[in-house]
Amino acid sequence: MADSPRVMGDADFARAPLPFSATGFAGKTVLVSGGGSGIGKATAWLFARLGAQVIVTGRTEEKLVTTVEAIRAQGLLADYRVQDIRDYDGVATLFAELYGEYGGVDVLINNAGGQFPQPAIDFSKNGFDAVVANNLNGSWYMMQHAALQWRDSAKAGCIVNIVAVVPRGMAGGAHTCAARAGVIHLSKTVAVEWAEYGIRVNCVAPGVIFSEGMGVYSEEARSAFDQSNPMRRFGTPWDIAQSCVFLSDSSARFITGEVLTVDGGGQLWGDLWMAGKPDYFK
Ligand SMILES: CCCCC/C=C/C(=O)SCCNC(=O)CCNC(=O)[C@H](O)C(C)(C)COP(=O)(O)OP(=O)(O)OC[C@H]1O[C@@H](n2cnc3c(N)ncnc32)[C@H](O)[C@@H]1OP(=O)(O)O
Ligand SMILES: NC(=O)C1=CN([C@@H]2O[C@H](COP(=O)(O)OP(=O)(O)OC[C@H]3O[C@@H](n4cnc5c(N)ncnc54)[C@H](OP(=O)(O)O)[C@@H]3O)[C@@H](O)[C@H]2O)C=CC1
Repeated sequence: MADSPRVMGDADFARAPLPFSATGFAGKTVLVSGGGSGIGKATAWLFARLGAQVIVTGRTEEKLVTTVEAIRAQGLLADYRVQDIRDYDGVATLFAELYGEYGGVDVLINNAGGQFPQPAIDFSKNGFDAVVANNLNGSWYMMQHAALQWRDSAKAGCIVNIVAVVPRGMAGGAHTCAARAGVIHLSKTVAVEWAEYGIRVNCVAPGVIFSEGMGVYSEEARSAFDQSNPMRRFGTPWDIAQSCVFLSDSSARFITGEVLTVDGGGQLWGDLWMAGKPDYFK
């Protein structure tokens, strides 16, 4: 049952928690999937600098080791686990192990994902299935296991799902657009179902962010990405990391089921063609 409401006053405002304080996440464990590169790596760094114990996961051990060593070299707390998010049983084991070792996680940044650019008409069955499995199924496995642990241990929790800007579709990325729309509506639905457990679920939708992930696009397609928003530039992984912290901290304690779009205005103006612009539209 929620506390009775009370009007806040000067004494409350003088003491209310500050977002982004240097020790704001001390004592918290933050799991960042896909934390070995790009947005995930930046997010792991930011939470670690705010005092959290971070755990990064991904499929490639070398990238995770490099990230963890760099963070630890600054005297901060980081660890890693190799885990493919598409492996349901493996994800269950991951959460069980982290419960044993760290008492569970407090925040899940569900960032692992990706796709390849291709016109939808050319998708093979396996290609479509691989992208949906990666971005929809994998994200869900992580969400469900985090929530099960929080419910069963009567602990509050917070999930931030990294998605994409899908309201206008994503030409050259129909598979990932479908999967990300699925994650957004999963999030809105469980934000309601899981409110009774003290679990908040939100999404961050990045626009074009200059990360290692840009390597999957052709030079022709990529060279137009910085003109796909009215700021006429790329965002950085740090821009997304800060949004993740905002949504995970007390700054967002009354926000759930929301999508925070961080795209330099790209949802309002500009053209994005993940597989290059077809002649018909030139
Ligand atoms: C740019 C602005 C908007 C941005 C929106 C989003 C941007 C970003 O996300 S940037 C970050 C991008 N990072 C990544 O995408 C990295 C992660 N991606 C992947 O790991 C893969 O692309 C994957 C998950 C989608 C595929 O993984 P996997 O299951 O390991 O793939 P397989 O090699 O087994 O292939 C399965 C299936 O997919 C076909 N396929 C794979 N790559 C391509 C390709 N480049 N073009 C066409 N088809 C591809 C592959 O051929 C297989 O199908 P079949 O051949 O029919 O068996
Ligand atoms: N950069 C951009 O413009 C945008 C990015 N995004 C999304 O943001 C997220 C981060 O992307 P970004 O940092 O740019 O790109 P990266 O390619 O650098 O990051 C993706 C990370 O996810 C990991 N990963 C991918 N698939 C799996 C899997 N099945 N299991 C575990 N880990 C996996 C990768 O590691 P490994 O391969 O070692 O497993 C990698 O570290 C992705 O979901 C991406 O689609 C959304 C919109 C725009």
